Amino acid sequence: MNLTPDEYVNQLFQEDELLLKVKEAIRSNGMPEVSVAAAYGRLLTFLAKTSKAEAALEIGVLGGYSGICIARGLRENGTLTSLELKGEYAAMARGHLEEGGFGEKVEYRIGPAADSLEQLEQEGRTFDFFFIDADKENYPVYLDYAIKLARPGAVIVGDNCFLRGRTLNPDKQGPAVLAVRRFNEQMASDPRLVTTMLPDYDGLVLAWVK
Ligand SMILES: C[S@@+](CC[C@H](N)C(=O)[O-])C[C@H]1O[C@@H](n2cnc3c(N)ncnc32)[C@H](O)[C@@H]1O
Repeated sequence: MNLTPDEYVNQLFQEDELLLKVKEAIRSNGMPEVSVAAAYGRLLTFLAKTSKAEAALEIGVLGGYSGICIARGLRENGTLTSLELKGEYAAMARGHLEEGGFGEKVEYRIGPAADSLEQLEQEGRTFDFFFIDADKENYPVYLDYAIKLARPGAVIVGDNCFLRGRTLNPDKQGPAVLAVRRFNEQMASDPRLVTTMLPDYDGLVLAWVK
């Protein structure tokens, strides 16, 4: 019987022990099992590596899966700033990132990400890599901040741009769907960005800031 493309890819590139441990910790603690898809996690590492990212920002941390993937691609002196609403999730992620040897590289800011982004702007912080993966209603807000805080040549990645098909269904008009459609449209048309969208899994949108 044929493997699905997803099965084939996951067989070729198996998740290592640490990433499997993150998923198991999420499961056993009853947290939502919504870490980035394994292939997109590898893509985060790939993009951080090839863009030579040195100051990454992640919005939405959960158990640390995407944080590990990004940290693995950072330059030698690179740092990751991770924004998360829930202190207990950030604490779990911190443990996993420490286990991966990235403890010194990561700063966590707990609370609503929009507040942390405002704070980062006030502090004059800038970044060259963004991963947007938190509450969907605020995606347009997160994109505005990402563009404001971006260094020229920065990469912006947004996950779940299909919302399990809801974005594609014109009958769906809830606040998260409307916000993600706005986010996707801005990503696609903003003249400051060069953008593409990957249709696998739950959709991933990638932009390069001019
Ligand atoms: C999809 S999960 C993140 C998964 C993570 N990026 C990964 O792939 O490993 C979304 C996360 O966003 C967090 N979150 C939800 N609303 C938020 C907000 N307003 N500000 C910051 N984080 C938020 C949730 O607590 C959850 O941990």
